[in-house]
Formats: sequence, structure tokens, C-alpha cells
Amino acid sequence: MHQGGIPGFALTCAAPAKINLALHVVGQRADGHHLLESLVTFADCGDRIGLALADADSFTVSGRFSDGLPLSAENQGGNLVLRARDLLRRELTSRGIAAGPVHLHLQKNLPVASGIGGGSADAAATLRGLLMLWGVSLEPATLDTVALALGADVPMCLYGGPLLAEGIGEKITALPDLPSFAIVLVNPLVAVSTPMIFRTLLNKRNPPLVLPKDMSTVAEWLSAMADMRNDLERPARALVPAIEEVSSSLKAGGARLVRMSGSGATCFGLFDSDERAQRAVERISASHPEWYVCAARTTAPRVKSDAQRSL
Ligand SMILES: C[C@@](CO)(OP(=O)(O)O)[C@H](O)COP(=O)(O)OP(=O)(O)OC[C@H]1O[C@@H](n2ccc(N)nc2=O)[C@H](O)[C@@H]1O
Ligand SMILES: Nc1ncnc2c1ncn2[C@@H]1O[C@H](COP(=O)(O)OP(=O)(O)O)[C@@H](O)[C@H]1O
Repeated sequence: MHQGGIPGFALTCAAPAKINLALHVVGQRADGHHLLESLVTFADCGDRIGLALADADSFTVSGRFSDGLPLSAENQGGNLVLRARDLLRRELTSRGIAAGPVHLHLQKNLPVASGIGGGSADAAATLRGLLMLWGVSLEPATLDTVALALGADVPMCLYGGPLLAEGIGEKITALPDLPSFAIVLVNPLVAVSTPMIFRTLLNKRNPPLVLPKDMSTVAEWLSAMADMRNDLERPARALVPAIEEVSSSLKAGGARLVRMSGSGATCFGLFDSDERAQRAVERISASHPEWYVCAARTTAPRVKSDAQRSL
């Protein structure tokens, strides 16, 4: 469905949902952060950020999941949109580049703390949008450093296409061959704390993620992904029993692959066609009208010239 810009804003940037098609936890750094190998893509459902030049900074929110969101810019616990604005502005002004007042609007369509990186996507979209609005640029390595300072998932959201993420999420390799899938996202509206899930994960050194070579068809990718895992799914299921019901509803709806994304509780199902995905949405929404249920397409592959990037 085509969506116009948010009325009253010079610019509207999409903040698409991040999907961890697979997430292997393969180690832990001395500072406690976990080393991951994650196959990531993005879905064409998500939040939106409206941006406009203004006389003074302001921030407004709307959307199904805007209630209770932080509205301040403080370092810990503040809204990632405002933290992204402030960090980028500090970086630009330290270089003598003007970064004037702005009105930012967050249309919050994704459930909060749900494993699909809504806050990270918002931060990445804010960085991208502000650079456009202010008509300035930053060297990619600096922009990546700013993104990583906002969260482990923000660099991948800034990249925004099919990728393999390693390290704590900052080493990014584009996957130009990953096809677009018909996907359904289901969240039982139980917020899950990412640090809590990592804390309760017992095994920190799991087998690596193996990407088979020379795959191009959806069937080949589906078969390869069936052998992958989300190592955070076990601790998340122990904490949130509703994940079992969410996962079962996608399987009963005819999904070819069902898995949890990120630290949960959102699960995704990959379907043979958009029509089958839509039918599953109708079925799941009818039995669980209170859940977040969304049919989408995942991102189409990018051109190969973007193929190698890491911080
Ligand atoms: C699990 C993942 C998978 O993509 O996604 P979500 O479930 O958040 O969507 C990410 O690694 C989440 O990234 P993000 O949400 O940006 O995490 P951050 O704010 O940087 O970190 C929050 C906390 O999670 C833990 N953390 C995060 C990333 C990582 N590789 N190891 C960790 O141990 C740390 O305790 C950290 O303090
Ligand atoms: N713009 C934002 N959207 C969502 N959550 C935000 C935002 N800014 C700050 N947060 C905080 O970040 C935490 C994680 O949110 P989110 O990014 O939605 O998680 P996840 O990556 O698991 O989907 C929440 O506790 C929330 O209060």
C-alpha cells in the first residue's frame, strides 16, 4: 500500500521492522556483550519519522503503540529518536557544521520491546532523515560509530537491506542474493527486555551460522534457514509462555518457516505467497484480535556494489 508523507512535515522516513531470520549466539565479550551471527532482513511494515526545520526543537508521537514511550532525550531511558538527534548534532557541531532546531514526529506502528528493533529503526531513520533535512553528510565510518553508540542494532538498521551481522551486530556484510519473502509478524503484546533475555541465556557458545554458497531461489534459502536457529528463543519462551501460542498460530496458518525474531516476543512466519500470508493474518487476527499481526514483504536484495561493509 502506498503511504504519503506525514502531513505538515518536509520529510518522512520509513523505519522498517528488523527481522532476525536466524540469530546464533557464538561468544561473549569481556564487557558482557554477546557475539552474534545473525541473518537479517527488513519488512515493509514499520514506524515512520516526520522531520521539519523549526524555530525550536520539539518532539511529538502518534500511532497504535505510542502510549508510554519515553519523550525525553536523556542518555539512558530516553527516546532513541531524540538521542539520535542529539548525538548527530553534537558530531556535526564539533566539526563546525550547523544543525539547527527541528520538529520530529514518531508514528509508532511497531510494538515496543518486541525483538523487531523498532527503537533502533527509529534511531537509524532519524539519522538518515536529519542528514537530508540539514543537507549535510558525514563520512560513513563516523556515521556508523554514531549509530553503534545508540545501540547494537542501529548500524544494521542504518544499512537497511538483507545482511549478515557479526560481532555484537556492527560487522555487516550485505547479502545480495537473499530473496524477498512473504512474511507475517505476530506479537502477543508482551514486552520483552533484551538485557534480561541475554542474562538468562545459559549457553553463550553455540554452533556458528553456516551460509550455504550459491543459493538464489526462495526454496533453497528456506531449506538452508531450516537448519539455523534463534538461540534467544529458548530463554524467551521460558519467560513468555505466549510465544508457544504465537508460534503455533503461524504454523497452523501454513507458514513454511516459523521462528522468533531478536529477543522476542515477535515471531515471524515465511509464506509461499502474499495471498497465503494474508489468509494467515485474517485467521490469526480472528482468533486473537488483541495481538499485533502484520503481513508484509521483506526487502528485495541490494546491488552488489554495496556488498562489503564493516566498522
Ligand atoms: C537481540 C537483538 C538482535 O538483533 O535485537 P532486539 O531483540 O533488541 O530487537 C540485538 O542484539 C539487540 O540490540 P539492541 O536492542 O540495539 O541492544 P542494545 O541497546 O545495544 O543493548 C541492550 C543490552 O542488551 C545486551 N546485549 C545487546 C547486544 C548484544 N550483542 N549483546 C548483549 O548482551 C546488553 O546487556 C545490552 O546492555
Ligand atoms: N523510539 C523508540 N521506540 C521504541 N522503544 C524505544 C524508543 N526509544 C526508546 N525506547 C526504549 O527502548 C527499549 C527497546 O525498545 P525496542 O527498540 O522496541 O525493542 P526491540 O529491539 O526488542 O524491538 C524499550 O524499553 C523502550 O522504552
